Amino acid sequence: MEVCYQLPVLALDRAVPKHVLSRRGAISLTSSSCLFGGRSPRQLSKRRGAISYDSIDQTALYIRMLDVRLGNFRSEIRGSTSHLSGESEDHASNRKQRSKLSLQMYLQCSRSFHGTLTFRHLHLLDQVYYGQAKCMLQRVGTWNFDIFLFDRLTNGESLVCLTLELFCKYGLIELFGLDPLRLHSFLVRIQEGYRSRNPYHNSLHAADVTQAMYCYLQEPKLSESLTSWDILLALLAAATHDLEHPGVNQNFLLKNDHFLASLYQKNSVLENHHWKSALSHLRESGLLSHLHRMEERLGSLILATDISRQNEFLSRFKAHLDRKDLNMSSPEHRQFILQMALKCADICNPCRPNSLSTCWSHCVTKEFFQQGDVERAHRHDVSPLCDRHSNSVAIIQKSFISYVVEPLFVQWARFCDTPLSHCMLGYMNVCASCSFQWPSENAFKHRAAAMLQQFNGQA
Ligand SMILES: Nc1ncnc2c1ncn2[C@@H]1O[C@@H]2COP(=O)(O)O[C@H]2[C@H]1O
Repeated sequence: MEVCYQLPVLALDRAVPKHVLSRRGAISLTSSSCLFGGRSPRQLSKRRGAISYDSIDQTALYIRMLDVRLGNFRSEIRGSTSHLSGESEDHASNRKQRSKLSLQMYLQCSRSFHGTLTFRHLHLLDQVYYGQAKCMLQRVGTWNFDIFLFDRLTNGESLVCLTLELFCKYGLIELFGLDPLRLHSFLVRIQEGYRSRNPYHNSLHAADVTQAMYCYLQEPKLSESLTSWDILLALLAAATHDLEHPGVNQNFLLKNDHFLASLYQKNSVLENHHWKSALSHLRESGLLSHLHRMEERLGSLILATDISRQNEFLSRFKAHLDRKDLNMSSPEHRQFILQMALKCADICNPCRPNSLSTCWSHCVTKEFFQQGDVERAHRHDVSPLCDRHSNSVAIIQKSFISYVVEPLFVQWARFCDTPLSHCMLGYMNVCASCSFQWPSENAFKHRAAAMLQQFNGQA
């Protein structure tokens, strides 16, 4: 079967058959009992606040984060999903509306183009943008791929376009008998499950991680041994690894006794939430209902991105490399390498060319500082790295690279020993030394301690 797709600027809204989904308030229920393993939804679903979850395996049927932002983070909000996702009605409906517009219509509405171009010209512009986005996809496996530009060319649909492209490249649709419309619909839901107003943890970050993952899957050590099944899981995990991220860290949820913290027993709270959200979308879409045993493997990949477990993974990785005993024909070892690859993809932004890494460092700092502002406004202690009055992009980058990124990428280069793995270290060094105003040595030590506290203790 030949599968073609078009860059979905004109959103398809017909992918999920109407009879499959019914929505009650904030919860989506599937009418098909097979999605619940033959058990009735009523038996399984429990509701706590705005979250409904499977009482047996805590898998959310349809999870939406409460608004944990200023003024709302202790309150339960009921109502439409747009409220639950923390977006205002206006913002959510604009966003939905925008995703249905073609680029030409969007541009026509936009102020910057208003009155300067005729409809006919905009149509031409549309073609140019599609052409450029398609052209960029030919170089999707290159490390200097500019995901920010790709996102603009695809009108904010980078995660959907990129992931579809990769599924097609690997022939996963035919290999696993996937329904292309369900796949597209699933990816649109995933993309919309990321909060667009998070400066960093949004669908662009997910697209960036997915693109990085693809580059790592091309590394000979991986490409020569991974199965199509491994590749399918790796791409899915990359695309969903931060799904429904609230824009604050685990520390914040613990300090505020957020119910997600108790739901997941204070362990990898966010990562469990991302995983369970991904499962809920997968189950609702019915995309992989014919494939078994994928849920746990997907979970083990997503849970590995918990940065507070970095040392655990790194020592295991080092031990394998010292003993030279990694055997890529073993499914366990392949899974472990995929975990390491996803961890690298997740924090690879300082290893990108400088023009890209600088953008990422500003995005992540903005998110940290927004959290700090909320904490300050509520007279809570401001979390490490989140105080805009005593931190800067430079301070945060220097600490992050020294204590988190470098140790991981040095070992990754030891394992891969390829031009890409060494080139990433080169870019990382440029990022660490360029254009920032570096703090004094004392200030640096102070911040480094805060960094370690955040990434190791999650106090
Ligand atoms: N450029 C960066 N500077 C500082 N911290 C970062 C950067 N990129 C990623 N991180 C942190 O690394 C963490 C990886 O896991 P999270 O996505 O939960 O949250 C991420 C951020 O807290």
